[in-house]
Amino acid sequence: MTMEKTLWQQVQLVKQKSPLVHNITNFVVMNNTANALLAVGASPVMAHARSEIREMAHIAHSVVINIGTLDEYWAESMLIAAEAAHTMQKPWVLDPVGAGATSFRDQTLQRLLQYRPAVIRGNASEIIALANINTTVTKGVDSTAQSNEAIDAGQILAGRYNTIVCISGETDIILNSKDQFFIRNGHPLMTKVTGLGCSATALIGAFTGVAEDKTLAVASAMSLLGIAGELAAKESPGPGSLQMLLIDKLYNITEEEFTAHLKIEQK
Ligand SMILES: Nc1ncnc2c1ncn2[C@@H]1O[C@H](COP(=O)(O)OP(=O)(O)O)[C@@H](O)[C@H]1O
Ligand SMILES: Cc1ncsc1CCOP(=O)(O)O
Ligand SMILES: [Mg+2]
Repeated sequence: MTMEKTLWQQVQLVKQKSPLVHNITNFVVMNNTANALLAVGASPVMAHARSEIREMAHIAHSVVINIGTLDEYWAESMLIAAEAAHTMQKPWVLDPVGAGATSFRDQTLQRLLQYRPAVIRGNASEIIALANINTTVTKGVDSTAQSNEAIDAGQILAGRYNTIVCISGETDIILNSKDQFFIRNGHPLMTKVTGLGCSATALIGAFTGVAEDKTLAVASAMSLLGIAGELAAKESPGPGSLQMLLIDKLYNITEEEFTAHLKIEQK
């Protein structure tokens, strides 16, 4: 089967199975990540109260943990969720928003990583910071590096935590200890809409919640977001319209559009 067909099948699988994705995410992006999940056919729930985390993780297909607006209460909630997912052998996805910016973020990330996420998705600065804690200068939540500059860091993380790493940017790079995928879709205007990295992580949660091959699931989620962003950007005079049209395109993209625009290379 062609790569296009394989990845499109995963898009269809998410629609068929409508996985419940349990998100502990940040205040900035809760609404647009929930809408991105609904648009691809998944079912989002945002829940961070300590009293309900284990039960919610229990019924979910996957758990997404995003430290964007971290605080002391939420950090403990995230640790409970990661531990629960790990114990239940359920895929959980880590978005290390702002890694390297503060020691609170870095220390919390180190504690979370002991529960072995199935996937880590961050921009290049975050992936570099996560691999070499305390040595990198970072700029809040936006990247100051290109994704290919973070490949070594990604390999370190993949080996150290036996996980899949997705480095987003102009080229999205997905790697595990054996394979590397390079996806050259997307549009620069996507960096002017907040929460698209977080949406990428949430979509990865949905796709890994239903797919057998988790690396292909990540490749499929990132291809879908990149192509939808690219097509939506063509119709968008600015970031406001892009945010809206991207959700529409995630919802109504056709197999023909997906296949014609996919730019993926495997190494
Ligand atoms: N320069 C770019 N050109 C094309 N697509 C991009 C570019 N930068 C980011 N993207 C896309 O935007 C989405 C969010 O990635 P990114 O901006 O790296 O995440 P974050 O918001 O966490 O920093 C991804 O789908 C990525 O492919
Ligand atoms: C601006 C901001 N501040 C804390 S979380 C957040 C959103 C980051 O979203 P993304 O990394 O997807 O752009
Ligand atoms: Mg981000």
